[in-house]
Amino acid sequence: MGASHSAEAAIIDGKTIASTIRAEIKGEVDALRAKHGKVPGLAVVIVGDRKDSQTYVRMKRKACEEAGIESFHAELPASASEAEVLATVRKFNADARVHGILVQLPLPKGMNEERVLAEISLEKDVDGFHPENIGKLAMKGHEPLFAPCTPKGCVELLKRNGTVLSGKNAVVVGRSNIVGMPAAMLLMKEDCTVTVVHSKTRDPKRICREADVIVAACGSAEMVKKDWVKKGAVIIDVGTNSVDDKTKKAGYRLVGDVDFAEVKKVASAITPVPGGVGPMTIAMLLSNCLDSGKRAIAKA
Ligand SMILES: Nc1nc(=O)c2c([nH]1)NC[C@@H]1CN(c3ccc(C(=O)N[C@@H](CCC(=O)O)C(=O)O)cc3)C=[N+]21
Ligand SMILES: [Mg+2]
Repeated sequence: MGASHSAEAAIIDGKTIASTIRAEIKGEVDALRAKHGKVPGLAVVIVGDRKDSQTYVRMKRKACEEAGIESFHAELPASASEAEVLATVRKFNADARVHGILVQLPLPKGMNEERVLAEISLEKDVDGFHPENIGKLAMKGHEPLFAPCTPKGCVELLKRNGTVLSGKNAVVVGRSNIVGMPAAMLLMKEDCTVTVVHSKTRDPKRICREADVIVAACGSAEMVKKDWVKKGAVIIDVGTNSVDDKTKKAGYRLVGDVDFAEVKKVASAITPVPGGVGPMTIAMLLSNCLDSGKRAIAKA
């Protein structure tokens, strides 16, 4: 061995891993079609005309199509009433061809997201946001019907990277209902020792420095710095922050919640943004739809 030379982190290629998973799902959808003449169906409800929401929804529909999952679509104007959104959800609850319902978040201001999400029937809650699914995620000896897609994608990336989780210190940065909190629950189910760092945490850097695994989901561009990270730690970056960049055609570029260029010098493995967790979120949505479709089609 010569002079101490530390290699840069391995890049965990979420895009490639997600496309492998999507191909596996397609195989199972083909098998369902051959055996039962039925395929899983996903309904996406979008309210309003946010550009980012429309992009995500387009990606989800395309992913469904490629996997052979039937996709249904309801688009309501931003001026729609909550009652109209609830009625749309109920329509899909009653439609036997639909095995998963996703209401794209965020909903327009003034709409009660909790009430809308709670209307989705438990068996079709492929986002895993229903309070009963979240509750079961938090309980030992219980399994939710569906785990939320982004946190599930994070754990799947760690597993497919070969990261052993049992007994490891995992720090989750952020405590949102859709990522941070359920990610903490899932990592606990993997026997990690989990700490959640949030906006009121004193000295988050000191806590992150103890982590073997960091899941960064604080929604703040490049907040996790090199001196927050222990040498050899594995970093999962959930952030998708757009920052102005006039050199890009779109006028912006995506950056994560981690200072990628610096952190990769000390981490052993790290997910990029884009091309990390994002594509896995969609792959896990298809996986949840497939599970739901299998359950319903086997029963019919
Ligand atoms: N009910 C609901 N369920 C969701 O799962 C949900 C939602 N609402 N609202 C918005 C967030 C965001 N989200 C993403 C999905 C894919 C990428 C993704 O594939 N991103 C690409 C880049 C895409 C680009 O270039 O813009 C990547 O990271 O490589 C990102 C973000 C799902 N969400
Ligand atoms: Mg968060």
